[in-house]
Amino acid sequence: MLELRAVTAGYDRRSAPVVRDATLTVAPGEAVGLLGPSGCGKSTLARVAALLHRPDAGTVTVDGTPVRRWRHRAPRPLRTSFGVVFQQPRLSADPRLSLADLIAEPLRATGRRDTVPARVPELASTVGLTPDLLTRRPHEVSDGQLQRACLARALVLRPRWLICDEMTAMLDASTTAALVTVVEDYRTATGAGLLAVGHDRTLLDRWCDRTVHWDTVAPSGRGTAAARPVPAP
Ligand SMILES: Nc1ncnc2c1ncn2[C@@H]1O[C@H](COP(=O)(O)OP(=O)(O)OP(=O)(O)O)[C@@H](O)[C@H]1O
Repeated sequence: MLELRAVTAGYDRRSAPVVRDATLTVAPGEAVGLLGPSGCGKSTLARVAALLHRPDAGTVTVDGTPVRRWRHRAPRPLRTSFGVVFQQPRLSADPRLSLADLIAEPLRATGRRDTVPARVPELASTVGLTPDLLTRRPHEVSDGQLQRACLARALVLRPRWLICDEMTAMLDASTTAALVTVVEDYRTATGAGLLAVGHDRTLLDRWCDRTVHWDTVAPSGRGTAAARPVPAP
């Protein structure tokens, strides 16, 4: 179980937090959609859930173990149990890497170089990238093709939890359907849990087991305007 309880998070302790008192759970194998207006703090909470952003208060628990370290300080097995896909692939892809190297990045970073020759073509095929695209760099492919590579990168370490932050927001309907199918096939095969952040209620309702609205996740404050500063520790 992935559990976020009373999470408060922001970017500057001197100003109001952007997320206040947010509570959200995702069970293994469950797909949860998170819906809310622009700027309310969904991406910030998604980053907390993916252990990429340390909250100012509250707890994150993964399979009963409270998370105490974040980002690169989190224990590797815990860190690599999360696969994350962001809204804008160009901001999350190193422009110097070919798509093949982009997909292989987590394997190399975790000492699994020997699996690269098998895993990269396998993942490329799963997400619908043809071999000719794998040698190109991000500026030589479309947004949809780059997002396919970013999804492959998120899956390459076989995560138990997937965090998709507006993964399809900038994609057309057919690419959206293709990427959602890849995620769902992966979840069916592995039992991974999913947190999908978005604006599109129709998509989230169709995709997820349940969709929660920001107002129910963080009822005591939405966005910086409604939030109070966190007291200094
Ligand atoms: N790195 C950052 N530094 C400072 N403030 C930030 C940072 N990232 C986001 N914010 C602010 O935090 C607030 C919440 O942003 P966040 O991206 O979490 O919202 P969101 O609900 O995901 O929005 P959207 O749906 O438009 O993507 C916004 O006011 C935003 O300006």
